[in-house]
Amino acid sequence: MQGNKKAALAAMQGPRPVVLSGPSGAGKSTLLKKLLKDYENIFGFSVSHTTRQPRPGEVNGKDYHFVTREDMLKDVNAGEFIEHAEFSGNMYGTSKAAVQAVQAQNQICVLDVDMQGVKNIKKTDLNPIYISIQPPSLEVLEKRLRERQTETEESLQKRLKAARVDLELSKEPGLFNLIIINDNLEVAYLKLKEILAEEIKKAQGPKKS
Ligand SMILES: Nc1nc2c(ncn2[C@@H]2O[C@H](COP(=O)(O)OP(=O)(O)O)[C@@H](O)[C@H]2O)c(=O)[nH]1
Ligand SMILES: Nc1ncnc2c1ncn2[C@@H]1O[C@H](COP(=O)(O)OP(=O)(O)O)[C@@H](O)[C@H]1O
Repeated sequence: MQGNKKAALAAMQGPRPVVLSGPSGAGKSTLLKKLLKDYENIFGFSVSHTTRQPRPGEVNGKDYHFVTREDMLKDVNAGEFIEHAEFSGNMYGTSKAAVQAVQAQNQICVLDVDMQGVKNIKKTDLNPIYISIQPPSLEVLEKRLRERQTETEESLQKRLKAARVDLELSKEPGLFNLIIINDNLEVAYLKLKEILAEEIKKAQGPKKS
């Protein structure tokens, strides 16, 4: 009975945002891009701000808002961010406008944030589903990061160091609703779709007969 009430309440509340986290190189962007492509009207990406340099192929305003530290600090101090963090020598953050832009389209907002982001979002009233994407091992993670060819040796080492901390912290009970080990990409993607099935159904609305 209690379970039924809880389910009914959840259905009334509409779809929840989704937070994807996990070490750099675990496969968050790859999984996210598949999800956004397969369900383009259902999910919308919260475009973060960052002070890091764009990678080849990254589009300003789509992958990130690429900004200077000076501009970002100004906006952070003006209270325009839900959360922000320093990662591997650069600033990253979720602006209120980024989340509002997705919600204005009636889409489920998907955020890609680091562990500090997870902890800070927990203090807000966003109430998302928290999912950690993890590599099968640190060795595989290093191989994938090297093969991605986006990092210098220095930034790669910083990311690996952060990955070790991330994997330790993610063991905290209750921090994530689900941990997905991204070994085989298709299997990981199926698990992601499975946990989001309820939210997808809510967003699709009642089926017309
Ligand atoms: N806290 C926080 N972390 C973010 C945000 N945007 C991206 N990140 C995280 O910053 C880290 C580095 O991202 P990026 O430079 O794109 O490298 P990648 O994860 O290796 O592709 C990742 O852990 C992201 O999840 C944000 O808005 N807030
Ligand atoms: N399951 C997988 N098997 C093999 N390579 C993968 C898998 N998932 C992602 N990759 C590759 O690993 C690299 C890191 O993935 P990416 O999505 O950029 O990670 P993140 O966004 O978490 O930093 C990319 O080059 C991507 O193509």
